[in-house]
Amino acid sequence: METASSLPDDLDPESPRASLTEPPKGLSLAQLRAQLREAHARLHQVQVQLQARQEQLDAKEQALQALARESTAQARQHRCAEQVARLAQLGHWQWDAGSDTLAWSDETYQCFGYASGQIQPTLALFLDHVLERDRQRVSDLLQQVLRQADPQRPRSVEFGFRRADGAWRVGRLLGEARRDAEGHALSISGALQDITELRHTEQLFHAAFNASPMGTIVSRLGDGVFLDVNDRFAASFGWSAAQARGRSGLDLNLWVDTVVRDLWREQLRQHSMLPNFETQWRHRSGEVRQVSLSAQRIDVDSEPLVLTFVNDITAHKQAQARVDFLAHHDPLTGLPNRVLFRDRFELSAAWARQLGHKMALLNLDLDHFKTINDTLGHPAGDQVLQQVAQRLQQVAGSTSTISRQGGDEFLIALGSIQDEQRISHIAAQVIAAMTAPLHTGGQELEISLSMGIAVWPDDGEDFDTLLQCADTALYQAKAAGRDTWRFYTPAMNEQALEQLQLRTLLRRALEQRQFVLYYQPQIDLASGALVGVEALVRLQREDGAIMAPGQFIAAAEDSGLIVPLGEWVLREACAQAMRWQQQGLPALTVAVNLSAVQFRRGDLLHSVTQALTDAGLAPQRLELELTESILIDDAEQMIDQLRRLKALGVCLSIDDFGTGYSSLAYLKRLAVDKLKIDQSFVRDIAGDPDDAAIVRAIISMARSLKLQVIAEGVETADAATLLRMHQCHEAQGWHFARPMPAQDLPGWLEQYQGRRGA
Ligand SMILES: Nc1nc2c(ncn2[C@@H]2O[C@@H]3COP(=O)(O)O[C@H]4[C@@H](O)[C@H](n5cnc6c(=O)[nH]c(N)nc65)O[C@@H]4COP(=O)(O)O[C@H]3[C@H]2O)c(=O)[nH]1
Repeated sequence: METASSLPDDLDPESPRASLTEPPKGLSLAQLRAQLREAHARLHQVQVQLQARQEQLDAKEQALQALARESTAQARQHRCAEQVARLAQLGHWQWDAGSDTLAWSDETYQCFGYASGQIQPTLALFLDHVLERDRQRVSDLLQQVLRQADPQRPRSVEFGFRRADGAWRVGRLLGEARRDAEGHALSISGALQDITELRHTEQLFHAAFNASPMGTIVSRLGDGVFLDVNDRFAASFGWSAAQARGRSGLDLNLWVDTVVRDLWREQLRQHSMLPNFETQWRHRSGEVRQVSLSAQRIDVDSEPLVLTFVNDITAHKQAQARVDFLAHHDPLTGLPNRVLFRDRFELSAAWARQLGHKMALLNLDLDHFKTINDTLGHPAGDQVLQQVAQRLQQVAGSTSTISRQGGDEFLIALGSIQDEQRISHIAAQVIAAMTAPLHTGGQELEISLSMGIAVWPDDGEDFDTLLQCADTALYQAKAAGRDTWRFYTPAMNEQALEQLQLRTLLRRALEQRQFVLYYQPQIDLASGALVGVEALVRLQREDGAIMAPGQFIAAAEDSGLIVPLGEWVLREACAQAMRWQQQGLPALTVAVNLSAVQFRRGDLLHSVTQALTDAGLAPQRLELELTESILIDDAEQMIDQLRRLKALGVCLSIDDFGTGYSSLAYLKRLAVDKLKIDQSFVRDIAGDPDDAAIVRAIISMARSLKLQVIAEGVETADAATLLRMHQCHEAQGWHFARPMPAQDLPGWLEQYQGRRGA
């Protein structure tokens, strides 16, 4: 039964009034009212209870939602951390002190080469993987972390370890302890990273850095402070790495010009790469070096750094300067060479044109320089050239450009000539400057030079023409006896042209075998017998005209053509002597003229030997006629050649004796066999008592030296008689016979012998 104090069980809490529509029977109104009041009160209580329960439910709901939100965020964070750990290959590990258990993250497993969860990690297993040499250090680190009171300071150690697959790696371990209120470690957790690649890259960088053949610097762009320098830098600039680190190029006083440094740094700020920036740096000792900087900006940890390669190009620059110098100067004397001289000349000419002035080009050539070179050797020759260059500079250096063209040729350009007398004045000074003897290799040398002068613009407007004119004038100065100068004249040009034509003619004549030999008999005065012939060269022109040697020998000597021509004469003369011998003519000596040029430029010994061998002629049948000038050249080498020739067995005679200065000492030294009295004394011997006296003196001197003596240019019977009376051995001249072609000799001999017999 229901009591008024209790509500019906089916009372609908949502709609209590509806549940009470039927009033219970047998109740007074008051009771009913009381019951209703009570019901209301209970209802109210239920409502309060319900509301309270609702509030409780709401609070729970909110807490649950917050919890859910929190765990979602945590899950996200965890996922994020996992992703970061995976990307960074950063393993996590945790050791719990209470249970002494170790937990690894997936990355830690991977790091050691295991699949996640493949093994149960323990500290012993972990240490087992560590390289033995590093094991103690890792162990120490863990101990330190355990004891370390400062939790803010995680500890780390780098160590080598072996992966499950046996590969050796480098790892970095970090650890941090969690402690209870008393400071006892509850657990250690930390990170593990495989830094093998990083270390590898670092090692490579350091190896490259230190092995770089160039000084290499890592510096901060901001303040220019050096973070590191390699050994090469230290070697090049005298600052050790320890001294350079932490200091800037400015602190080290490297930059010779700090403005250039500012410029370089400014450019580096604008460009990430700055190759081959050439400047000057100072060595610690103060010595200035030329350097080429190649810089590259590198941004590490967002701090702009600069990697600079320093190439010491001092030697290269010096070599380049030397090359530039050599391209424009003569290395022996340091004077401008032809290229630079021409440039300067043209510049001066442009200037002179503006001012209406003249210029002069002086072409200089040392006299007999070849003899100096041949006798004293090239080093002495070089010293002579250097001293000559110095003298030229002293005399004309301040007002002119001097150049060595090569060999013993020098050029002087005189600018701004207003008075042509000045040219002669300087020319005279230059000649005079050579009069004082030079000293080389302990020897005193007399030298002289010849000079040709051309005036601009009178003789030529351009450099080449002017040089040609000066060359022609030089040739004339030499022809005039050397040690002098000549101004160019148009007439000289004609002569020069003739010379050129003559040289061409000679060259062609040699090629086309237009040279012929004439032979002039030589008579033994005592017996009147033919004892020899002198071979005299002629040029038979295409039109049949015969050119005498006087017209071309000098040109052949100047051009050097005398060497091949002389060889031909030797061969032909020997061959002809042999032919006559074979024809049954009496044994004859054939005399051949030799030029000094043949001694200097040719290989005479070889030519003579070859000519004798080819012809099969006995050396005693060949006589070599030397001019006194050959002896005056006084070269040891010349004397040596003569000795060797003499040793072959050939006869040596001195031609034109009496006109030169050959000393008796030489005659003895050279073991000459014969003297040939010059025809200038012989021709008038019958009419001129002086000539007769000279001839007598030469004959008696020759006889007392036991030399043979022959007179040339014997034109008359009287002369022949006188010579015979003075006991001259032999004679040659028109009185006996003129020079004749080889084929005429047998006929002449027949007639001559007939005349003698008659
Ligand atoms: N007035 C006059 N003259 C006479 C008389 N007897 C000979 N002569 C000339 O005198 C010259 C003698 O020759 P040389 O003194 O060696 O002088 C030679 C010699 O120095 C040179 N020569 C000739 N042939 C050669 C050669 O093959 N080689 C070299 N290097 N020089 C040569 O040319 C020079 C001139 O030769 P050529 O014109 O042939 O002139 C020859 C000859 O023709 C005479 O009675 N009266």
